[in-house]
Amino acid sequence: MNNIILIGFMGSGKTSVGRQLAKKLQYSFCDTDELIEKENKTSVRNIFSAYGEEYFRKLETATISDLYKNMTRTVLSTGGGLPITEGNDRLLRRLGHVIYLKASQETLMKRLQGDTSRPLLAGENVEEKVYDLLQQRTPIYEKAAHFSVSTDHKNFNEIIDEIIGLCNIQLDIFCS
Ligand SMILES: Nc1ncnc2c1ncn2[C@@H]1O[C@H](COP(=O)(O)OP(=O)(O)OP(=O)(O)O)[C@@H](O)[C@H]1O
Ligand SMILES: O=C(O)C1=C[C@@H](O)[C@@H](O)[C@H](O)C1
Ligand SMILES: [Mg+2]
Repeated sequence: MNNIILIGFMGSGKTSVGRQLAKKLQYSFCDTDELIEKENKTSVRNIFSAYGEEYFRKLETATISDLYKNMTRTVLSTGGGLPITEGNDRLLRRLGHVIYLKASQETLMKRLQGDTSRPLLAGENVEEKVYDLLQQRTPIYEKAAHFSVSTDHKNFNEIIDEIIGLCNIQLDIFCS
């Protein structure tokens, strides 16, 4: 269980917190969206528009199934919708400590302002879309996670230290 898995809504900070957390722990870092983009040589947005959401969800499940073989000392950031697919919560929990990065609607709206890379938030009524998805997904994130960390009004270092504390990881001061 020496891996850390970050789950949560789009804009909760999984990718940015995950990258910095891995650096601090001297762990490897992976992000499921980035792995899928690399493997398919195109963006998540293009995969959604060319093949649809269902196809993308299959790629997500295949990606985390593959990681089980040899993932160690790794921070894995996930796509915001990955825990929604049935069975993925179990796959994530067998990989390591699953941390739910929580954020309020207000915080998410600020962080996602002007974003064009997230297909589920494209077009009009972004606030309504975020509200509806957040209602649907919050109980799923809560059930999938071992621990939750609120990210509202916290900087990256505060969030990272909280995660390290929850996972009970001893930092080797000689390595940092
Ligand atoms: N605690 C924070 N304080 C300030 N800005 C933040 C914080 N967390 C994330 N952000 C900013 O919010 C934006 C979205 O963050 P990020 O891409 O890491 O989200 P994500 O959870 O990976 O989203 P997705 O599910 O779409 O991959 C980025 O611009 C990031 O810098
Ligand atoms: O919340 C979601 O469903 C998504 C989040 C992103 O990380 C990407 O995986 C994609 O834009 C879908
Ligand atoms: Mg991300």
